[in-house]
Amino acid sequence: MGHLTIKHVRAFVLRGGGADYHDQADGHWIDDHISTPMSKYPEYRQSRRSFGINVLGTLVVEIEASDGTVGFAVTTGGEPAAYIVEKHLARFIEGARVTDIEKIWDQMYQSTLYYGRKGLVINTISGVDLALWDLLGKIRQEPVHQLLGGAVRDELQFYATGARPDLAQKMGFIGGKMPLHHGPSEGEEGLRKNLEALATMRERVGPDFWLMLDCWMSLDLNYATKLAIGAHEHGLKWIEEALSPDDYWGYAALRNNVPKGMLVTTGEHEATRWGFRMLLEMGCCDIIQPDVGWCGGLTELVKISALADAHNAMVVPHGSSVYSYHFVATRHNSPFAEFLMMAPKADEVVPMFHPQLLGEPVPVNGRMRLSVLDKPGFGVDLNPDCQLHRPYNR
Ligand SMILES: C[C@H](O)[C@H](O)[C@@H](O)[C@@H](O)C(=O)O
Ligand SMILES: [Mg+2]
Repeated sequence: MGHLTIKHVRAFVLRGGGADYHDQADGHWIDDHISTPMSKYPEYRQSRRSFGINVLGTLVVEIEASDGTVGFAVTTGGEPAAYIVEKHLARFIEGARVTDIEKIWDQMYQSTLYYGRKGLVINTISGVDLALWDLLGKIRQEPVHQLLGGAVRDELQFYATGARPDLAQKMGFIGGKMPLHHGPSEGEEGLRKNLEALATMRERVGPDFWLMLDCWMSLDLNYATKLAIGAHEHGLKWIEEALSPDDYWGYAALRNNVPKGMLVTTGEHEATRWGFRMLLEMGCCDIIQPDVGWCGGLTELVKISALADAHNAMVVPHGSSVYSYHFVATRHNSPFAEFLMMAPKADEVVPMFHPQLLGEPVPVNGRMRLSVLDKPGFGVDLNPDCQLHRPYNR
């Protein structure tokens, strides 16, 4: 098996939900007046799609071995990511052995250093890396969690992200993370509305259910501090991604400002072990939240997780479906996982990357037995009904 080589890598694009889960129709909770760095512009305040949160679409990476086995993965990246795969990264993948995952990663990263390092290029490298792990698992007929060294728990527990933590509580989730709706540009009135929404939800869920706020990079240090202080009486468990991903200094200050016992979390838009080293060594947060489809892939997330472990930090990956479930199952410092409620009213559990992954597992009563993940690779197949388009066919 070790001499099996990679014959083809192919990059496709898909639109409409899936890995680019912000790509939803009107009326979805995930695009309903959520506070963002663009909210200072009133014309871009109501809808994140209006400023292009869904402009990229989904990248599908397919990798075919010399024995015909195909591994694949999906992430956010669309056509520009497909270009990078076909025109640049393919040279490091085709002809390599299926076990050359570390070497391929290093060559992809070092060769794109002059224009990559974060964002789209690292999303693209992540997509290739996840497809390589899926391929190896399918060749070895092992689930990825076993390739990683095996599970440390036989059940995963999830908190739910969405507009309805009260419904998530009834569905068995361990907590509910709500999007923040108003940012600094809406002044004291907006701050009051944010706190009223939290107070109402606390009333509905009772005193013990975890409630968190996701601020999606939209605040400044003073506003985030005031929000945290005001939210403390409503038992806010953590304030998430309050500041720009580049404001390491602001996060370190916020962590000192928040009331004792409140957690500061961030990281979904951070990339590579070097980015997370900055967050950890500057004491920016209590929990890092890398997205395995955006931070460099599984090969990089394992390195990031070890770094976090040395800093006694938890790693709770940003929701990325099966790609994070197999990882979380194997890490003692990842005690729970995120599940993004992708039903438009956040009132039912649907697969996170729907409709792209056949066999995509979902939490049942907020939990997932490890046995559900005991299929080769990441245990999912590409939905053949999805209209794949290969923009840079070679
Ligand atoms: C709910 C948030 O605004 C984002 O849409 C969400 O994708 C992300 O921040 C998360 O943590 O799930
Ligand atoms: Mg978030």
